[in-house]
Parts: sequence; structure tokens; C-alpha cells
Amino acid sequence: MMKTVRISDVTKDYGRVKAVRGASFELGQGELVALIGHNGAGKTTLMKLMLGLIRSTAGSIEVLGDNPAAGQFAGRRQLGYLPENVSFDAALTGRETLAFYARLKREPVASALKLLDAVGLGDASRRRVGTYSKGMRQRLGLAQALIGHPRVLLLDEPTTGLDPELRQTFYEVIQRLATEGTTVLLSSHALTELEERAGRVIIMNRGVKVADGSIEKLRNIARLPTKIRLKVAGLAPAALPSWLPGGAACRRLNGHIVEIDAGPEHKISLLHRATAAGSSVEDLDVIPPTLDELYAHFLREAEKTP
Ligand SMILES: Nc1ncnc2c1ncn2[C@@H]1O[C@H](COP(=O)(O)OP(=O)(O)OP(=O)(O)O)[C@@H](O)[C@H]1O
Repeated sequence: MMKTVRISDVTKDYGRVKAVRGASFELGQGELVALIGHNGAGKTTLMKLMLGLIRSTAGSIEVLGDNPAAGQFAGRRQLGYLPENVSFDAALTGRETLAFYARLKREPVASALKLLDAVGLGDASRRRVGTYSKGMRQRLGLAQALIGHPRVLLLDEPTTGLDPELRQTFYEVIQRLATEGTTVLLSSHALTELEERAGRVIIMNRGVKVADGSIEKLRNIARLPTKIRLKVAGLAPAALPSWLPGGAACRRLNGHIVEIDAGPEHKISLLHRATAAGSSVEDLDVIPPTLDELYAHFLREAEKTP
């Protein structure tokens, strides 16, 4: 996979604040990567470094084969960016706004305007941006970031303010771009929606990268228990199935569900027991560790190391 972004041992200090500390990672063509972390973890700072808006204190950054902070950064036109708090001139219409950005990027205005339809703003394109809702402004921001079919797309909390349907459309748009080869890096606090969508997750804690990999890989490293939920016929409200091994962490949920925490090494044998003849299990759900749980786990681990 061709690498579009290389971050090597990067540190960024703002005076005494260490916003990023020794971070290293590479992003490949066509990857959709989620950057997650608490407020102030260093996500926006990393994006600004990749855009060349600020310079690193130490370490090196390469985007599309070049240093983005260098004066003549050839890759700039191939970068798309949606800032966290996008703001536009309220007096311009959606079309005028996008035409303005297309000219700035020296891209054809006609193809930029087609992006308004792609983000569902076609009907509102002749209205002034001042009359747009927050979600509409966010979509205009996304259209702006997509001008010129960027090879690297950096999105800072892009789904804030979008309703569930628009979030779905948003992910469809960026997933299509990733399939076509764009590197997409998006920062977000909405972990549940990232779970099925991000091919890879980078977790930041106080400026330090604490985890990096697919959800599968993070699950393998964290070795958190999988939840097995069972509906068992004829079980008294507080009772537990007799076939459960002693010491298994389990509980009753709402009177009729039995929930078991199954460590990776016990999962299969517990499922065998649950589905064996005579176990009275009527229904069963297997719930692997969520991104929320993985995130909490890696932050806990990071806080243990001085
Ligand atoms: N221009 C600046 N001057 C001084 N400190 C800054 C500046 N920009 C960011 N910081 C500090 O650097 C740290 C990292 O900030 P950053 O904006 O990268 O975090 P973030 O992970 O994007 O947070 P959020 O989720 O709130 O957007 C924070 O402590 C922040 O206060």
C-alpha cells in the first residue's frame, strides 16, 4: 500500500503545553482511519501539522512525499480539510461559497458545484449560508473539503451536528472516496458509529499515541471479555444455568437474560456448553468488546505507565 502520510517521532509544544509527544504512524492510500482521544489529546494539532499550518517542535512529517510546512508544498492542492468549527460568510449562497473555494484551489467551478448534490445541498444551494442549519453548514464544509478529489482528506469531528440519516450519507461519501484511493483521517468522539466504519483506529492520550490498529487487532491486544447473552427457558429470576463453570463472571439482566463475560480463551467452550443438548438456551447473542470499551481499556493502561 502506498503511504501518503508519514509521521515520525513528532513532538509539538505550545510553550509549556506538550500537545503531541513522540507520535509516529503512517497512513496508506485508501485507508479510512479514525483518530480518537479525549479533549486536548492532540488530534487537531496532528491535523494542523499534516496541513503545514504549524511546524513540529521535533520529528519529521511527510505528506504526499513532501514536508507540508515547507514554503513550496506541492501536495497542498491535493489535501482536503474540514476544520472542527467551520465558518463561512453568511451573506454568500452555498453555490457562491463553493465557487469561491474552487477558485482558491484552482479547480473547475462546475465540478465543485456538483458536490453540493453529493452532500444533499442541491436544493438549498441558492440560499444564503446565514439561513443554513448547523448540519447544512457542516455538509457545506464537507463539500468544500472534497473539492478537487483530494488524495488526503482530514476531517476534524465531521459528524458533530449531523442527524443519523445525514451521518449515514456522510459515511457513504467518504467510504466511496477511500475506495477510490483517498486517505481519510477523521477525528471523532462518536465511537459507536466508527466501530463498523473505520478500517483502523489511532488512540491518542495526552499527546501520546497509545494504540493503533484495526478493531480486530485492538481486540486481540486488549483481550477484553466478549459478552455472551442467553435467554434460558424455565430459569428462576435470580438463578444461573447449572452448566456455567464456577467463578464465571456473569449476571442477570432484566429478569430473563443471563449475561456472561467470556475471556477469549473461554469463549468457544462456553458457547459449546450453552448450545449443548439439555441446556434450555432459547436464544443467544455474542457481543465482542465495543470500541468504547477498548478505548477505556487503552487509556487505563496508558495512565498506569508513568
Ligand atoms: N495555539 C495553541 N496555543 C496553546 N496551546 C494550544 C494551542 N492549540 C492547542 N493547544 C493545546 O494543545 C493541546 C492539544 O490540543 P488539540 O486541539 O490538538 O486537542 P484535540 O485532541 O483536538 O482536542 P478536542 O477533542 O477538544 O478538539 C491542548 O492542551 C490544547 O489546549
